[in-house]
Amino acid sequence: MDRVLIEGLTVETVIGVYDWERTIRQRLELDLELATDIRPAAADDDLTHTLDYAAICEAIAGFAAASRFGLVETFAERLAAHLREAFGISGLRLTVRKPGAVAAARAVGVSIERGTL
Ligand SMILES: Nc1nc2c(c(=O)[nH]1)N=C([C@H](O)[C@@H](O)CO)CN2
Repeated sequence: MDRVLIEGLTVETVIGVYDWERTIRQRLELDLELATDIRPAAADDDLTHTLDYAAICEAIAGFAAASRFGLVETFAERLAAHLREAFGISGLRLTVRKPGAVAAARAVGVSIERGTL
């Protein structure tokens, strides 16, 4: 299956399990691989026949702005379900990184695959 890619997307959200984290917004960095057949869009050179990565980035920013999860696991799982439902995505790989959460690490986070890639 072909994929539409989104790499290094940054969003701001309330995320974290500790009290001090509930009062601030922190940056998450996202990578996505979205399964789709790109041939119909390529054949007609038509954006409406593929997954619009700009529209998906906007949807992700809106989701993050409205969410207040504790765990990055929950953020990833709920975002994956939301994107699959909203855009009819058959399968995706989603990596969510939380830079700065652990001082000695460049980033920590999770990576999930849902559906058929
Ligand atoms: N597997 C996880 N471990 C931890 C998480 C998390 O979301 N998933 N979160 C924290 C804290 O919120 C941390 O990021 C604060 O620095 C700790 N471990």
